Amino acid sequence: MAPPGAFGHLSLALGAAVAALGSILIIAWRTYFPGGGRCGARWEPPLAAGQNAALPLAGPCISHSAAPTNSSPLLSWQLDFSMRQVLVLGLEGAGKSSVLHYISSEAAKDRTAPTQGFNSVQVYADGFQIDLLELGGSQNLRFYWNQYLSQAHVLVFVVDSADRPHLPTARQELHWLLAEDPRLPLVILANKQVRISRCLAGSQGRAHLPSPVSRCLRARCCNHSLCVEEATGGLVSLPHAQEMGAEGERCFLELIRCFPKLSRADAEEPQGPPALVQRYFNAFRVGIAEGHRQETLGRC
Ligand SMILES: Nc1nc2c(ncn2[C@@H]2O[C@H](COP(=O)(O)OP(=O)(O)OP(=O)(O)O)[C@@H](O)[C@H]2O)c(=O)[nH]1
Ligand SMILES: [Mg+2]
Repeated sequence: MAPPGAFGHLSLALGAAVAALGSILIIAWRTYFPGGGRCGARWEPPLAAGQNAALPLAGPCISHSAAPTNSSPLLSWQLDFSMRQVLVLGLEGAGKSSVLHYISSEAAKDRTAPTQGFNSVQVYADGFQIDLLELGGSQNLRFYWNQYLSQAHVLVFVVDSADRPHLPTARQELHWLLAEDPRLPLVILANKQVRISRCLAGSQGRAHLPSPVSRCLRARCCNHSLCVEEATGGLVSLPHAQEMGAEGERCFLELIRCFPKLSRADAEEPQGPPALVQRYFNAFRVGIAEGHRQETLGRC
């Protein structure tokens, strides 16, 4: 039998280890999901080229929802309408970080570094919490995208509308994501349109662009079940992520608030989300086809 002194040292050491582990977990949790204020954000530090930050574990996203543990993710989400987990994806340089930055700081940022891992932003508005998680869009990070789909309530797919050569790749990546989760509500942000319209002559060019944000606002999407889709075809147009403006931001958050409720609540309906997603999907196809028709795009 070991002397009591040895037990004393052992339990002291164990206690210290448990306390240290607990502190680390709490610090990690608070860092990833900081509370308080209108916004919380976790920005990765600028990294040296080629250095990869660890992606967040899938765990914190799901445990962050106020869901009962014995129900399915879909059911638990339906019980909690006060928060949304939004996955923000898109090819590298599409403008994901810029959108997040605007939403979290209400200020434009001239330059953003490529995301080597992830960025997350929490927005609180009217008792509503929206968690946005951006995963970097470079090819090596796209490999991990699908692992985050099951925790997301909405997928926001950001497209660089002016990057014509990469539109087919963007579409293919989106198709793969939708094939993995056909019910996932989808918002496509057609970003960088200012760059397109600068290259096109006046109204002729603008006629081809997706519906403007103002149209979405006029539709007051949260009050009518299908008006989001009717008004915008699922394609939300942000003229410029860096100049999103209060209107654009409000529209975006409104969409996030109402959109998944419409789709996921009807998840079992045969004409529900899959049909809707198909329409968004088609809208994206049309958007891309129009991009191809605009020969001037190639000179942007
Ligand atoms: N002209 C223009 N430039 C933009 C717009 N949005 C973002 N940018 C610029 O495009 C570049 C890439 O933007 P990011 O927000 O870093 O793109 P990202 O999608 O986060 O890219 P990754 O993190 O690499 O996946 C930055 O230099 C931005 O300043 C826009 O609407 N118009
Ligand atoms: Mg980024």
